[in-house]
Parts: sequence; C-alpha cells; structure tokens
Amino acid sequence: MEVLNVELKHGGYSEQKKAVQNINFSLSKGELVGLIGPNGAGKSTIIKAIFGLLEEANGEITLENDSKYAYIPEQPTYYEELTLWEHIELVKAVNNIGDEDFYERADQLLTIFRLQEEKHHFPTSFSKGMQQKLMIIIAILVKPSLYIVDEPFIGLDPKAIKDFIFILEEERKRGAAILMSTHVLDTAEKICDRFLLINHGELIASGTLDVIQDKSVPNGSLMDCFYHFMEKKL
Ligand SMILES: Nc1ncnc2c1ncn2[C@@H]1O[C@H](COP(=O)(O)OP(=O)(O)OP(=O)(O)O)[C@@H](O)[C@H]1O
Repeated sequence: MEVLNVELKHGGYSEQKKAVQNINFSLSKGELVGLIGPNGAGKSTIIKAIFGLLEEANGEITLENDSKYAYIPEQPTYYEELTLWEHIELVKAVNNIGDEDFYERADQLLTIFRLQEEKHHFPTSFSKGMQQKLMIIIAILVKPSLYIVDEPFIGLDPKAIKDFIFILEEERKRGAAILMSTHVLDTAEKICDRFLLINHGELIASGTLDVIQDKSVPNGSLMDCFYHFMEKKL
C-alpha cells in the first residue's frame, strides 16, 4: 500500500529555471528509500515539493488518507524560549496525542539519546548533534506514517546513529515509510530497501541495489554506482 506518491512534472524557485523535473516515485508502508545525489542535484527541492513549500511546482503529491508525516531536518529548528521537555509537551498538545504511554516513550527516548540530564535545558545551549537528537525524538513521538529525513548521519555520534537506525527499523515494522536523503552511501547501502538517484534535477536511476548495479557497475557498491552515473553525466 502506498503511503506517498510523487508525480512532479517540474519544480523550482522561479518560472525561468526549473530545479527538478520528471520526478515520479512512491513509497509503500514499511519501506526505507534513499534519496541520493550530489550537491545541488535537487534532493532538498524534492522534499520541499512534497511539503508544498516550493515557489514553482507542477505535478501531484498524494499522501495516504489521514496519515501523519514527520520531517527531520538537517538543520535543527526549535523554539529558543522552550526547554527540551517543553518541546515534547508541545508536540503532544499540537498533535493531540492522547497515548497513555506518551511520557514513558518520551523518557525512554531521552535515555536512549542520553539527554536525560538536559531535559529541562534550552536547546540553544545544545551542540548541533544534541539539537538533531531533539528533532529525532519529537518526530518519533508523533508516530507518523511517513518520515522524511534529511541527512541524519552528519552530526550524530556513532552511538546515536546506531540507535537511530535501530529505532527506524522498529518504526518500519510498525508500518512507517521513510524517505531519507543522505550522502553517507555506505550506511545508505546497508539500511535502504531502494534508492532514488538524482542528478541535475532528474531521476537518473531507481530501484534496489541489484537493479542499480545492473544499470551501472555489476556487483559494485552504491558508491561505485554513484560514481558511474556522475561520470556518465559530466
Ligand atoms: N532557495 C533557492 N533559490 C534558488 N535556487 C535554489 C534554491 N535552493 C536551491 N536552489 C537550486 O536548486 C538546485 C537544486 O538544489 P537542492 O538544494 O535541491 O540540491 P540538493 O540535492 O539538496 O543539494 P545538497 O546535497 O547540497 O543539499 C540547485 O541548482 C540550487 O542552486
């Protein structure tokens, strides 16, 4: 069953210049799909199009009925005047989450990500990695059907990356679909079911690693395949 369907004819930041075109893909329940491509390829533009935040867009984005989505941005955004715990309270109120185990889950996540001692501190005093963890925690608490995650692996320490990957696995078992943009190809290769390779604003290859290898470097790593496509396009 599809959680997200993207049929983007073109999109960009002005009428004259299209940043992305002919981007068609969908995400099924429980799938983790990697959005891969070099700097400036159009990954963030596609994410903006999904959220309806693009100045110029032509196409159709369909989200499964009544499904909640959560965005984990690369650059953390937070309220300076709220503590970590107040952010958690805000997520509960805004999303009308009545789960009895909400606070228990929140506490578990604070323990996993080693933020218990900072529970009542303001995120302005946090490191970038700690702020990223706050973004991750509040996204998970929403129990979304769809996660859109922008470069989670730069900034998080190795333990946090391991814990985050484990939690994503659990979320997938619950049925959540995940679209993840990343440059960390060795990790993407290990955890993603499928890949969408973007270059110069177009979807140049998509599918499982096997399918991508068949079109580029047989038995190659995702990195080998990526280089192959980049060289071909230059
Ligand atoms: N706010 C903006 N205004 C005008 N053009 C933009 C804007 N943001 C991005 N672009 C252009 O759109 C194209 C795609 O950029 P995008 O940010 O989607 O790339 P990306 O794949 O996310 O890159 P990165 O890996 O560096 O994050 C680029 O040519 C970029 O210059």
